[in-house]
Amino acid sequence: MQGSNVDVGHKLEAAATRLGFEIETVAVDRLRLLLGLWHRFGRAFNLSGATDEAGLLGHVLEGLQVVALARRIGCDSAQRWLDVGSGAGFPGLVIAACLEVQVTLVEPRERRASFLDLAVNQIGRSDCRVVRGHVDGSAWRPIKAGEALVAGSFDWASARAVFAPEVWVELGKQWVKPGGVVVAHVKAESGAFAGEVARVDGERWSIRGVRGG
Ligand SMILES: C[S@@+](CC[C@H](N)C(=O)[O-])C[C@H]1O[C@@H](n2cnc3c(N)ncnc32)[C@H](O)[C@@H]1O
Repeated sequence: MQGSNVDVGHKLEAAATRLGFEIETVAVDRLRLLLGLWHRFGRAFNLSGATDEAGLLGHVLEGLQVVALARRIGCDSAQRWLDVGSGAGFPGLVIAACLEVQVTLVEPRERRASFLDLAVNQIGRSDCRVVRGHVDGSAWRPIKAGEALVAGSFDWASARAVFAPEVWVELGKQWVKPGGVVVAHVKAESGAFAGEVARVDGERWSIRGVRGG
């Protein structure tokens, strides 16, 4: 990465403060490590458009909005978080770096899933897992036989840039337990969803938490 580690750390801490929470040192260290991995492996693993520091940091800061939302609503280490279509790991890897919830990252594409596996191990989150396949309504279509994923068994569910937000909120409700939270990424000016319990607004994106039935 171009910027110094100190600069990146300060940017992450300042962003968290703006979002209303204090980011732990371990989370800053994990995010620094991830930024290095995205920068180093972005092209080789065909991860996402952004491989420069500013672009990657932008994705991470949007991920911190999700972290802020979860901390505002309340989450703990016994909870399970589903991130559908993780791609390069947004927001799934940012969640795994910052929150002690058990994250399941779903990604059908082989190279992206391999990167996610590598990244989860590098940040020391062996309690998180990566599965390859497609979420199709409440059905799970695994690529590798034997990798199970059960609808209605998660406390949290996120999916960024995979489905239209309205579609995702309805779909995500099938994947969380009663009272679980579906996290939706919408344009800043979008209206509220029925059942919305919290929101964290950024300049371009607004992160919403919608309670499942
Ligand atoms: C546009 S990318 C977004 C990746 C990441 N969430 C982000 O915001 O950078 C969409 C990702 O979702 C995956 N995907 C598409 N349809 C899916 C489905 N039905 N179930 C799981 N993953 C899916 C794709 O392979 C791709 O990596």
